[in-house]
Amino acid sequence: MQIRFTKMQGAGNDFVVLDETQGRLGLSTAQYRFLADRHFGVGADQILTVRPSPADGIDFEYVIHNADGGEVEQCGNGARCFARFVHDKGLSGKDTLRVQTQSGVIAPRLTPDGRVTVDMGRPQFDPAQVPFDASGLSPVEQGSGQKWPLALDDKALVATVLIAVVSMGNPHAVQLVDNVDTAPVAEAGPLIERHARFPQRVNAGFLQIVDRTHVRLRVFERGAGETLACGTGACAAVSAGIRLGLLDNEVHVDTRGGRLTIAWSGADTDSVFMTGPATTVFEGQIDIPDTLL
Ligand SMILES: N[C@@H](CCC[C@H](N)C(=O)O)C(=O)O
Repeated sequence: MQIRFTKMQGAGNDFVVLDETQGRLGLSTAQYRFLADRHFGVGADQILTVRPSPADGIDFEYVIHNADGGEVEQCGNGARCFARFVHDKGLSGKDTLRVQTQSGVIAPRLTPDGRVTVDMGRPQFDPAQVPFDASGLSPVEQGSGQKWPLALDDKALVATVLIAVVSMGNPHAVQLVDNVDTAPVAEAGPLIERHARFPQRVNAGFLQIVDRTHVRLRVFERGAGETLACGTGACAAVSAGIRLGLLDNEVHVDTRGGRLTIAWSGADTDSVFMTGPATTVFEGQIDIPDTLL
């Protein structure tokens, strides 16, 4: 089967974008994995699929697959690329979209400076919502937030780290580090991602606070490994930092692939807003082996 695709990136988090507005491609998990493969396929951290409106008042459905082929609930950098894609392809003339994801409706808006701002919905800190199995653990209370002890025990690393757990529709574990450049992302990331206390696995964030309006962040993503940026990871890290009393309500997040700006009032009822770039890299077509069905 031959399919057309668009390669996009947002702060270096890269995507293969597929247009299913005229009909489903019906790809298998192995075929998504093939598209994401950097040696045999196109190469991407996630595959994003644009589908028609599933309901009144909703413009599109947005489906996300990680590089490992698994379907997931949410992707922030992808949401900005999604909005840029439907605008540039003439699929919608609206500046603000309402987009259905597996974890709810998000609202991306193209801004006059060429960036995209997304209403990412509300962060959730209740361990059961993440989900995080907190049984038998006592949290460290700080500000109006909590940090949970997580024991890592592996040949490569034995340590207990303190994590804030957050759901942005998808699960995040955020730990404070002195310096992201020397943080053990490659060693601790996979252990946290697959820790038994996270039954749906987790995205592991490493947050360095520079000052109350400026942080640096690296994220070892569930199903993709470390990426150059993670939009939901930035929303989770900043909202956790605000709850812990460490950050102001608008924060610049420097990732290895670029800067995101995250704003949240701190009220449980309010959405987190993420602003950042979204760029088309190239378009193409590729033969997907049917043997991967
Ligand atoms: N890169 C994304 C997040 C993609 C999904 C994530 N790996 C998960 O499994 O939850 C972002 O920008 O938010």
